[in-house]
Amino acid sequence: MDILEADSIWLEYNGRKVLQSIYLKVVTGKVTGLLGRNGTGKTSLLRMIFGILRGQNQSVRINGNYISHPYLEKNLLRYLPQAPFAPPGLTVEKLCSLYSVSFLEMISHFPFLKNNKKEKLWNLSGGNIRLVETLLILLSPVSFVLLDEPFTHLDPVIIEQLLVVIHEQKSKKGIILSDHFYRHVLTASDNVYLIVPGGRSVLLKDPQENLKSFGYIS
Ligand SMILES: Nc1ncnc2c1ncn2[C@@H]1O[C@H](COP(=O)(O)OP(=O)(O)OP(=O)(O)O)[C@@H](O)[C@H]1O
Repeated sequence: MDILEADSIWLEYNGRKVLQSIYLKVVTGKVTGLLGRNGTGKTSLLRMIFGILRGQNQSVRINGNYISHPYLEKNLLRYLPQAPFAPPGLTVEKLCSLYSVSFLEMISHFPFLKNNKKEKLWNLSGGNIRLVETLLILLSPVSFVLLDEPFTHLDPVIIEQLLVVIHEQKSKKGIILSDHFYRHVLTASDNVYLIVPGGRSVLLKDPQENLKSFGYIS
């Protein structure tokens, strides 16, 4: 089992405090949910864990060892950002090879993508582009994946199937899952953190009840 911890995270933008007193832990074999209202700093936190955003302070550790730039470590972690990231002029087949993902595995979960093997990414529908990008990250041969809003743009049936893939993939990796479809996050997650105003992280003991008391849901 591998453990990823994000600790002592402190982030200010132009002197405005966004994150402070954050602790988050994810272990291989589990899904860790990350919730918070708009603008509480979830994306910033994921980017700091990945290592592409530096705050005033941060400690990201793997099995207790500090890692300064996690994204540079081979086979350690990958990050699904909110915005499109894959070169759209490449075919789905080529992208799979670039990310060391098996196209056959991809279509075993989503058979309708079979016809898109030789298609350039920009020829797919917006939802299917998002799905392929999500699968490139989720099926990657790494220990941890960070998913920022994987359910946005996807129709309900695809989301249901994606939840199955997330469940299957957690046997091989640790997954941080952040999305505003909070019910799906609760369903998929073994534990859930909420970022509350003031930039603190709270590990939820009774998610439904805690989400209400912190004003995340009414
Ligand atoms: N580069 C930046 N410069 C200044 N402020 C920023 C920058 N990036 C983000 N922010 C601000 O930091 C806060 C946290 O943003 P972030 O995108 O991390 O939140 P979030 O929880 O992911 O939001 P959402 O749920 O709306 O996607 C917001 O108030 C945002 O406006």
